[in-house]
Amino acid sequence: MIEVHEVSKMYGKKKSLDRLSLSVKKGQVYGLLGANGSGKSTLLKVLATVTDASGGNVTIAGYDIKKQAKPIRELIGFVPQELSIWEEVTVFENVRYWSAFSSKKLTKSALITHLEKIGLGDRANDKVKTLSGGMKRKLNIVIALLHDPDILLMDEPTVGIDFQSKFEINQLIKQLANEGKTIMYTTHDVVEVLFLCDEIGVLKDGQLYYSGTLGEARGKAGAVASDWSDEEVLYRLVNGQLF
Ligand SMILES: Nc1ncnc2c1ncn2[C@@H]1O[C@H](COP(=O)(O)OP(=O)(O)OP(=O)(O)O)[C@@H](O)[C@H]1O
Repeated sequence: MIEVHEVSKMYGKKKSLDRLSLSVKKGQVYGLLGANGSGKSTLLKVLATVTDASGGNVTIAGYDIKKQAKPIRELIGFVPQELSIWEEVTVFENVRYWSAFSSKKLTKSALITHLEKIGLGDRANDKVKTLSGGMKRKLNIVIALLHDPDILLMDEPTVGIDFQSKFEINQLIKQLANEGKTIMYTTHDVVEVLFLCDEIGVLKDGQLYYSGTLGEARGKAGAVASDWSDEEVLYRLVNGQLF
């Protein structure tokens, strides 16, 4: 579903992605991991067509990102790390505003149904500034789901929120995966990786350090890793010190 081939991204002289290649299969939940500054957000922004790569090729569902950005945008929902919501207007006005960009026209009741699914139905008429941090994250996610995309790109969708909201968001991600959506998301949360991801990709200095399952990573590390907890394998993997 997502094919990244030798993609590089320069910001001035800084190489944020360095000839990175990876692929994500249809229906997979793919966790994108790596230390701060390793290039995760940059990759998601390239895939979401928010920024152009400096080199390499990307295809999404067979569409070439350089020539066919429009059909790609219809297929993907992007949840950016920064909240893309307006504090001074209501929850409903936020979803109505964002839904206007979609080719799928949604009625008022369809928009309310979207809010209800994520537990925000009873807050539809409240200003966003009155919501908790977890509720704002949920609103940021629901905006990406309005056009019913096949692919979700989520940049730290659960960062900095309470345990309950995190659990509810993770349940939603699981449900979306069960519906057959392909999901690529970044996180720094070990439990999420173990609970949600079919496969993980680890970036190190803009390159792919590892791609596969956690079990395969443990096997690749050899006998020395057999006593390590999943958390320790993951810690070494994310720090680029497992192999
Ligand atoms: N707009 C920009 N201009 C200049 N440099 C940038 C820009 N965006 C990202 N970078 C640099 O590119 C590198 C990769 O950043 P990126 O945000 O992709 O990392 P990340 O893995 O998502 O980090 P984090 O886990 O902290 O979110 C960093 O060195 C960062 O400083």
